[in-house]
Amino acid sequence: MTDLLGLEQAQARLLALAPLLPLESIPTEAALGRIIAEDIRAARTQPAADLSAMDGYALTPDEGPWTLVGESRAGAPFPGTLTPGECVRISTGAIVPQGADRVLLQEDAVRDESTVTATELPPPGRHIRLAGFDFRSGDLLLTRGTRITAGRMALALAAGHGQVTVTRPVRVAVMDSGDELASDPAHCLPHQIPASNAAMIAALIAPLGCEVVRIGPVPDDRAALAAALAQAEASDILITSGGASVGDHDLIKPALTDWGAQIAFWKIAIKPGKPLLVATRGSQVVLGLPGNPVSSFVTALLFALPLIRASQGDPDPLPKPETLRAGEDLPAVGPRREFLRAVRNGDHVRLAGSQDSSALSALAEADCLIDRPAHSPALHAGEPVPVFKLQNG
Ligand SMILES: Nc1nc2c(c(=O)[nH]1)N[C@H]1C(S)=C(S)[C@@H](COP(=O)(O)OP(=O)(O)OC[C@H]3O[C@@H](n4cnc5c(N)ncnc54)[C@H](O)[C@@H]3O)O[C@H]1N2
Ligand code: MOO
Repeated sequence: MTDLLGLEQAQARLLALAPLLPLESIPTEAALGRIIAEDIRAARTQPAADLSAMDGYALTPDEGPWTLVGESRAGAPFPGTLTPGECVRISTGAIVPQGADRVLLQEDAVRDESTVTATELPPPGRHIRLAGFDFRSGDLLLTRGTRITAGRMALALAAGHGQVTVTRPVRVAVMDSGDELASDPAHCLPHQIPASNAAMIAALIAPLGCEVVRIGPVPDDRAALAAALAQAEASDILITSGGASVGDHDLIKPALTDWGAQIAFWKIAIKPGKPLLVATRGSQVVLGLPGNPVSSFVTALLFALPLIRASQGDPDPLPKPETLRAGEDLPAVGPRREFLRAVRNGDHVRLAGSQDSSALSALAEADCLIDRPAHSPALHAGEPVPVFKLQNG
């Protein structure tokens, strides 16, 4: 087992192959989940002027009373300059007129026709958002490689950017293969199993916003696999599941070679997920995931998602573990690093059902994976363990 690649080595080798995608300019409003390919600097200052943070009265720096001389509304500023002893009605978001230096909260004001007095005198600057306090023109707001969230979308728009430059969507083909796979789960004979891996992988990668093409299920047959692979011609990344092991009918490796792909590496020292296969065909990257559904899931999480993130320009694409405490004793680990399906409860994690790599019931229950290093001894309940959250799970 020592000759098999370890997780980090395998991830590094895979990520080094991540395809470089062309850039495109798209409306900022359509950029949710996309990764920006250029730094975004403010093209304007926000707020562009001193604005009121409250509804009330903009006051000159006196003790009052003040004479009401007009109104400043959001979108319709007071045009003049206040002279001592004057005030204007002001609404939240409206420009504070020249001559005013504070805002009296409406609740603290007594108004008698055009005279305003304060029950509580506001200090200078009260309830005023100064021009540029959020950002100033030229400020660096979002760095290249940042994923657009709802808040970042709003920031880019507020900073004057109606368009952003991003990598074009990653085209991912997801294919499952195996003679035993039934495409209709409602019509599955005893020698069959419903095909569930490709749907699961497509669901795992969906939040990353790639263009997904589903292929298969494809029978274990070189000609059928060749025809299926032809459907992946235009993809940047091909993810296969099944047929990656050593059986007589595990044909993914030879089929990929027939297709013109070069095998980069095969088999890694993790459990589940040993028969992971990585190949390239020109700039295309092929990720051959093992067929056991939990093996497919775990390797998708540890390899497929990081590969897609890296292709999108994410500079930090790998999942990050957090440290929790074992909720029960955990057994010693063999030569392959193990990723145990587990359920989090506060800062403790307990194992979810069967740890067999075909057990979907345990996978469905799990919300995290406990990371157990190869050759580690048994561990007692309460000891710290690294855990990967199933953020897309
Ligand atoms: N002699 C050896 N046998 C096996 C080894 C080994 O090293 N030596 N490795 C085992 C490990 S570890 C794994 S993981 C599996 C993976 O093998 P394959 O990638 O070739 O997967 P298949 O044989 O095609 O399928 C395994 C299992 O998963 C089911 N499956 C496959 N595809 C789907 C799908 N799309 N949806 C649902 N279920 C699927 C399939 O029916 C099998 O039950 O190999 C071990 N064997
Ligand atoms: O790697 Mo296999 O995934 O142990 O079942």
